[in-house]
Amino acid sequence: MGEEAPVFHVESVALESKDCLQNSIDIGDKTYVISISDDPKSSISIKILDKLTLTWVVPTVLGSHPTPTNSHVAILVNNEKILIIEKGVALNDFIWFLEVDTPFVKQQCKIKGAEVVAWSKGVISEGHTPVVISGPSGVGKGTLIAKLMKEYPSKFGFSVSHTTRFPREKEIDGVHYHFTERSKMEQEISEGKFLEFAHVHGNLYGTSIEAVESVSDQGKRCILDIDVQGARSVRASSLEAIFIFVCPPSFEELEKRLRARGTETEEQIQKRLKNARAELDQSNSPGLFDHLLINDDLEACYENLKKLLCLDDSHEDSNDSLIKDGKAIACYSILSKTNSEILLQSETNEVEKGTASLLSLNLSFLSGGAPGRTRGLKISSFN
Ligand SMILES: Nc1nc2c(ncn2[C@@H]2O[C@H](COP(=O)(O)OP(=O)(O)O)[C@@H](O)[C@H]2O)c(=O)[nH]1
Ligand SMILES: Nc1ncnc2c1ncn2[C@@H]1O[C@H](COP(=O)(O)OP(=O)(O)O)[C@@H](O)[C@H]1O
Repeated sequence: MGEEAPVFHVESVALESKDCLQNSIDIGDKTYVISISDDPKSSISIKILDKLTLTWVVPTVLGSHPTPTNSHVAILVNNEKILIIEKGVALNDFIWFLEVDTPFVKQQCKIKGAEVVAWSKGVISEGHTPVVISGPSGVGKGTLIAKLMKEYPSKFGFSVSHTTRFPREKEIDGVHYHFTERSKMEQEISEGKFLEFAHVHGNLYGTSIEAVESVSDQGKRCILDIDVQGARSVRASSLEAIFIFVCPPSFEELEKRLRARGTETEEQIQKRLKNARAELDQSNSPGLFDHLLINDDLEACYENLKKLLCLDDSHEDSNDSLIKDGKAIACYSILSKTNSEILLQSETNEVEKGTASLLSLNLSFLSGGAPGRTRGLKISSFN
């Protein structure tokens, strides 16, 4: 006696799922051929067939691509993007989108004058709203952030910026900053890898998209220590964030702290103090900062920062339990698709810890996308 099949509403159109090393998906007059090889040395290749002229185009592929694997399924989400479900990879790495006609791809096509497609990794966890902290040099931003990271190591992650300035004595490359050459950084900026960048105190500083996304991937709240120009750029970007400006109790105290830190030459101190006046003026720009914090007594200021960040609120994302053991191996095929929901069925009989026999993927709340991650994936599991 066979088991009764579950009843799902399947939309009659666009259920075009293929399961092999090479997938082809039709969108309008084009066929996108995606070949993912399990040879780690060979990369994922995309080819586009123009069905009207019967010519092949190899597009420029942007973004970090999925882990090579020997099996995957591809399905059309809408005319802008293709969903790729990888098999045999970790649960926190199995959902990918190949963007073929999103606003970002259209813009890149114009800039590059060529056919462009872009990868974006799907992220189940919503993460938490990032926190942008700005304020003049020497006000105590680094000190406050260090206290927060020390007290809540699993809640917060620091967005490690790139900079062309020289490292200070105790600074570690990749921890405090990615110390880099100007030409290399400018090249990466032109490749669209940066969320924002600014010239500060004579050097180039910038937040890479990867710096922010990698913190969110760990389910942590991202903290950005960036200047006022950077805060303005982030405000204008698609990244939702809380913006906090840290003020000194007085200009004299700021100068005292900057000198006492002993990390700058006199010339650099003068430059920082001059810029501090402009930054303090801009802290009141309408709509820029959500909160101003005065760092007079360090402990009192830190307590106020914690209040702003609602650190007593222990709300947990409902998706979090599903990705807690994100290393469990995913092996799902597509069971059905409607406009907003895709049902995935596990191919393994033994349901591994952290996986479920059926997953429902809700695509109604997608946000972000290339050049960063695709967020807002709601996932429910059924065993
Ligand atoms: N726009 C932008 N500013 C940054 C970034 N990283 C650091 N900054 C800012 O650059 C300024 C100088 O930083 P730093 O050289 O570490 O000196 P400090 O502020 O005196 O400790 C500070 O205002 C930082 O907030 C970044 O990625 N983007
Ligand atoms: N509330 C405070 N009172 C006195 N000194 C402080 C206070 N906050 C920070 N400092 C000191 O001021 C100096 C500058 O702080 P830092 O965190 O490096 O500033 P920023 O990251 O904003 O440039 C450091 O030596 C730090 O120990």
